Amino acid sequence: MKIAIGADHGGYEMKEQLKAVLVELGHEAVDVGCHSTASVDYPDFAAALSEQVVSGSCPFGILICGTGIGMSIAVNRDPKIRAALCHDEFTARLSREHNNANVLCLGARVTGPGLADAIVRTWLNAAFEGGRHQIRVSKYSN
Ligand SMILES: O=C(CO)[C@H](O)[C@H](O)[C@H](O)COP(=O)(O)O
Repeated sequence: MKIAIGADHGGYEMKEQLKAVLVELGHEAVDVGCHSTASVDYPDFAAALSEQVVSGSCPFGILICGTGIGMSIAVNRDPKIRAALCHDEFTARLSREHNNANVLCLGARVTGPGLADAIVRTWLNAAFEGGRHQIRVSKYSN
């Protein structure tokens, strides 16, 4: 599966780490930047990733900034995006099962590399349950 991944300078190193996880799991990582730890503006990368997901080119995306907050606020402006900022495996799983999240946001200055690895694996392994959750998700998402 093609999975878009993007970060600002605060998330660059974690993006590189997680790209390797995606490849290990058999996915294609579509890297929308940034490409170094030089200071950049996170909304630019949120927009680039949103384009990949909204166009259907990548069904899922992962965004990383310092806290994950800026990325999640920016990318959730599109009604086709359901981005979840997750700090643990439980919320990562539920963001798929109940919210049908199509973008996972992480804070590299909040979440350590081992936990981020586990969150990504859990998130990709979980499936939307539909049913009553579909009714609810349809009330705020296209
Ligand atoms: O956490 C963030 C916004 O929610 C962003 O990741 C930025 O990484 C953060 O604001 C960057 O701060 P910096 O002092 O410019 O490195």
